[in-house]
Order: sequence, then C-alpha cells, then structure tokens
Amino acid sequence: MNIEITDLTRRFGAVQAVAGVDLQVGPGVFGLLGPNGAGKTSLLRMMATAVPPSSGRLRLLDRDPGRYGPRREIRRRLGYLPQNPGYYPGFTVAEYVEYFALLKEVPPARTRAAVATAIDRVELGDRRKARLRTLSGGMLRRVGIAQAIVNEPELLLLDEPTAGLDPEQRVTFRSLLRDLGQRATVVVSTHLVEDVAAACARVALMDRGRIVFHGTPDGLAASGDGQAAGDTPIERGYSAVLAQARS
Ligand SMILES: Nc1ncnc2c1ncn2[C@@H]1O[C@H](COP(=O)(O)OP(=O)(O)OP(=O)(O)O)[C@@H](O)[C@H]1O
Repeated sequence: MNIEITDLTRRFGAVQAVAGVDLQVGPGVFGLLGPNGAGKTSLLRMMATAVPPSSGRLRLLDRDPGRYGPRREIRRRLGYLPQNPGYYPGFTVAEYVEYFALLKEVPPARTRAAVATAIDRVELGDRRKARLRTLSGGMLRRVGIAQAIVNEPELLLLDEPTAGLDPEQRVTFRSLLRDLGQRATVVVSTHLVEDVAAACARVALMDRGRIVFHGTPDGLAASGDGQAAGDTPIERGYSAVLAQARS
C-alpha cells in the first residue's frame, strides 16, 4: 500500500480538522468527497508532507514521513496540486513546470522531455511560452496539474483539480486520471461527484474530520434512498450517507 494511515488526527488550535482517520490506499484513482470543512484538504496536506499529523500513524510509499531522510525521498516521488498553489506570474508555463522538475530532482538529461510531456498531457502545448499572468483560471489549474505530474510521481495528490475546468477539459482530465492511475496511487479531492463516478475505482466520503463511507462509487450510489437529495444515484448516495452520519 502506498498510503497507510492509522488513527490520524490534525488539530489547528481548537479545530479538529481530521479526527481519527484509518485508510489504506494502493495504486489506482481514489476519490475523496465531503462537504466544505470536512477535512479533505487537511488530510491531503498530511499525505503531501506539507503539514505533520497531530497524532496517529502515517506511512507513505512504505516510508515514515516523520523522519528527515525518508521525507525527502517521499517528496521527490510524490506530486501535489494544492488547493491554492502559488504561481509566479512572470514565469512562462514551461519555466514554472521546469522549476518543479528541478525541485523534484528530475535528472537534467530528462528534464526537457519531462516538462514537454507534462504540458502536453494537460493540453497546453500551444501556451507553453505564455506567462502565467496571461492565463485563464482553468488554464492555471491545468498548469498546476502539469507541475504535479512532471516527475511521474508514484503518489499523486490532487486537491480539487477540476475546479474551474470547462466541461471538455474535465472529460479530458478524467481520462488523464484513469491513465495516471494505471501506474500511480492517485488521490483526488473533489466536490464533483460525477468526476468520482467517472474516474475513481474507490471513494471515501469525509464529514467533520472522519471517514463516514469507504467503498466503490457504485456502493456509494447504492447507499441512496428515496428521500435523499440529488439528481444522480451517486449524489443521492452522498446525501444519504451524510444524513445518516449526522443523525
Ligand atoms: N491552517 C488552518 N488553521 C486553522 N483552521 C484550519 C486550517 N486549515 C483547516 N482548518 C479548519 O479545519 C477544518 C477542515 O478544513 P479543510 O480545509 O481540511 O476542509 P475541506 O474538506 O478541504 O473543505 P473544502 O471542501 O471547503 O475545501 C475547517 O474547519 C477549517 O476551518
């Protein structure tokens, strides 16, 4: 398993953002759903080694991220799209992605090809020389995805990757996700249950810092009942599981 989590918590002052999560994730695409404030970003940030846990056990790529040497290695081998990445507005698309290739210690002889491949995979080849400040929000999101995949990560963590993407790009992205999931462990946090239904083999639903459902998208859809709100079976399943967790 590339992610092994036992009784993980994260507290920010008085707020318990993650309140005891157990999770094991292996290769494939794993969807993380949940309402605003459920703790998805906090959980992803711990998986990305961006914040340490308050308590519990976390192993990534079979290593302990609490130790300096293993943490460096994990960081080299993972890709992370944060919810709000910092962009350098004066960088071109290619410069920005190359910067992450340097951070990830992609071998110099492979960097040029790795950058071009990552940019092509998000369909920005024709904008590779454009400065970031001239791009639309959806294009910037795609640049963020390109930096996350430039090192061909074994562990890929994407926080709301489809936010701002137009419908055509979302369809393209889902197919990229399925492709990436052939080799890597991919965790995607999203509010769009259609993305989960289309691209994820497994899904967890978080609420108030805990996992309240863990299974397949079909299993989540089957959790719906006649009363649950939603336009699709999986939306009804989502609503029903949340209502039950809160009752
Ligand atoms: N750095 C922080 N300092 C203080 N509180 C925080 C911090 N980060 C997260 N929180 C709190 O932790 C809780 C979980 O937030 P988190 O961003 O993990 O949720 P989320 O599921 O990603 O939400 P959303 O869907 O709105 O992005 C919220 O109550 C939030 O206010």
